[in-house]
Amino acid sequence: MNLVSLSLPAPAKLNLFLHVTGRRADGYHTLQTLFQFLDIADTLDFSVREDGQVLLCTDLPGVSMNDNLITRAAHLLQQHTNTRLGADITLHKRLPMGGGLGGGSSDAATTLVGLNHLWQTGLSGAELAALGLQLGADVPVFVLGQAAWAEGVGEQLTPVELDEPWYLVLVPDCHVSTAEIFSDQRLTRDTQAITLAAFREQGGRNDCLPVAEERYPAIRNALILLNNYCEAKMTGTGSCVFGAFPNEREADKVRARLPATLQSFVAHGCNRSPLHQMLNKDA
Ligand SMILES: C[C@](O)(CO)[C@H](O)COP(=O)(O)OP(=O)(O)OC[C@H]1O[C@@H](n2ccc(N)nc2=O)[C@H](O)[C@@H]1O
Ligand SMILES: Nc1ncnc2c1ncn2[C@@H]1O[C@H](COP(=O)(O)OP(=O)(O)OP(=O)(O)O)[C@@H](O)[C@H]1O
Repeated sequence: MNLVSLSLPAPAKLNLFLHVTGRRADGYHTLQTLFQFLDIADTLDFSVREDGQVLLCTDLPGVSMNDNLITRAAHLLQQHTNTRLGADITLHKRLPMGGGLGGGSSDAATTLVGLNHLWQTGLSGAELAALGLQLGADVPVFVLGQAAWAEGVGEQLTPVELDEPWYLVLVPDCHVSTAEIFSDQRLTRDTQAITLAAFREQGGRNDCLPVAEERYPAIRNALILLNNYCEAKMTGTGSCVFGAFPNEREADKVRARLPATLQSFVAHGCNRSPLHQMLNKDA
């Protein structure tokens, strides 16, 4: 029997480090980063429509329907496969926007993977990742669904197995635009490329952090606060700041000491994306 509806997670990611190694002629930056997923996610509900329309039934403040990465992903897949099918899509947004957790990119990836399933359009993971890259540099890793070492603009992915700690994530009260950080004059763009082995030995840093904390005092304050308890890092171009703990209890203990006015959450790091965990369970 053909499936007519599906409910799927669109999880968050963390960049465990982020080196900016250069800038391409088209203005995009070349990076080295390590992606790991979190078990916190938006949820997307999909129902097939026979009339070919794509309707996003949820309004996202500040994002028009046509700009929403979910609608754009659905239209891209339709155009690429010439399917006559459409979909009603409902988004349950949980991930903070402009937080460096990749929520928009993850929504786009879940749309590509979910509709490819429902519409039976039969694209491979590699084909979906290539389509996703047209929507954003972070989309391919969410399509792949495996923690990965990334190069290029984030699309050259090598799957890796990492420790899976619990993370305490602080959500500073500011919305960071990725383009704004990458276009800042002060961003250093010449970090020497390293190997995964070198990262495992010496660690890495986030080259976007000095610019982000200069522009947003709320990020600096969150880093100072979390550094009292663990090594605090920033994901992507910010704003979220995170630290790793060996278990949920330790992370919760620190969270309980934070000011109540600061938004935060505890989540488990996972090498397999919750999206792929769910799809494989149902397979
Ligand atoms: C910083 C990261 O989150 C690390 O994972 C990603 O590289 C950002 O990926 P993303 O949010 O999917 O970004 P995109 O939507 O592709 O790009 C937003 C804007 O950021 C800048 N940008 C982004 C990625 C990149 N490697 N170099 C860039 O210069 C470009 O000006 C681009 O117009
Ligand atoms: N479905 C969506 N969910 C969130 N943001 C969306 C979506 N569609 C479009 N956007 C736009 O994308 C911008 C970035 O949102 P997102 O939540 O992905 O930020 P982010 O976590 O900082 O991403 P990244 O780490 O990939 O830069 C939003 O400010 C919004 O304008």
